[in-house]
Amino acid sequence: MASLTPLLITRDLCRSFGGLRAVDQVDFSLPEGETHAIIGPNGAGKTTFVSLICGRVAPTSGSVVFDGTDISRMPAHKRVRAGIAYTFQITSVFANLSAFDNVALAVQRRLIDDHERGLTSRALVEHGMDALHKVGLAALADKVAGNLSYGHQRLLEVAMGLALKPRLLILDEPTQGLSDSEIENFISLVRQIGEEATVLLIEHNMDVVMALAQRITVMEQGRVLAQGGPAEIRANPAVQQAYLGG
Ligand SMILES: Nc1ncnc2c1ncn2[C@@H]1O[C@H](COP(=O)(O)OP(=O)(O)OP(=O)(O)O)[C@@H](O)[C@H]1O
Repeated sequence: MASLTPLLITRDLCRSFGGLRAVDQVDFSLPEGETHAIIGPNGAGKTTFVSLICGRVAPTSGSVVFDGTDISRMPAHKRVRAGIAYTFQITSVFANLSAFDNVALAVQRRLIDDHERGLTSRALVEHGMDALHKVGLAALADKVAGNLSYGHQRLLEVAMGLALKPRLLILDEPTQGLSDSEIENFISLVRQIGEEATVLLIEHNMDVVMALAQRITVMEQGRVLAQGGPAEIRANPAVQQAYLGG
């Protein structure tokens, strides 16, 4: 059940690069438990917006509030500890380590942060394999991550995010590079994740968006063009003109 207090709020959030307003006065509110998609044409500001939320990019002005705390100036690693995990378009797996070792690093970080001392290797294996199972990569646990297909590396990143047991999981174009059958599995995976965490998803594949999102935000030129449920967004004339090619 989504609670009434939003987990995440942005107020008048702005980020400029030189003269370009990549994110421009965005007011946004995400209730806990929601799976929310951000769509919009290339260069609309989607990645910059989620980068402001997870702390990879600092705002020019405005604020980000997570679980009632203003995190606008909090460094990215502290936001991870606060419960915000993310995967980005460019994979950031450790290419020389095995798939398992990649998730084990994330598990270790969480358990140490939780002050769970005396972390046993058995607990590490259990938690790590659990995350790999969820994304369907358990059979590839021993494979060197850099040798996995691009799509599998993306899934491994999702597993690393899941291993952090986040309250908010941000996924930036997670289905890019996945085959049709992998996309089907991915939809089930995100549904499952959505039972436990709030999900913010940047996605170009509209079938994935419509299958998963409870609400959708459409961005254009750094601004919010429209927001609503899937049916509402599909029917919105401005959205159709700007994005859906209708
Ligand atoms: N570090 C940066 N320096 C300069 N300009 C940037 C930087 N990051 C983003 N931009 C510019 O800001 C605008 C928004 O980019 P952003 O990547 O946020 O868009 P997007 O909606 O995620 O696009 P895509 O769907 O192609 O990923 C673009 O014009 C981009 O060129």
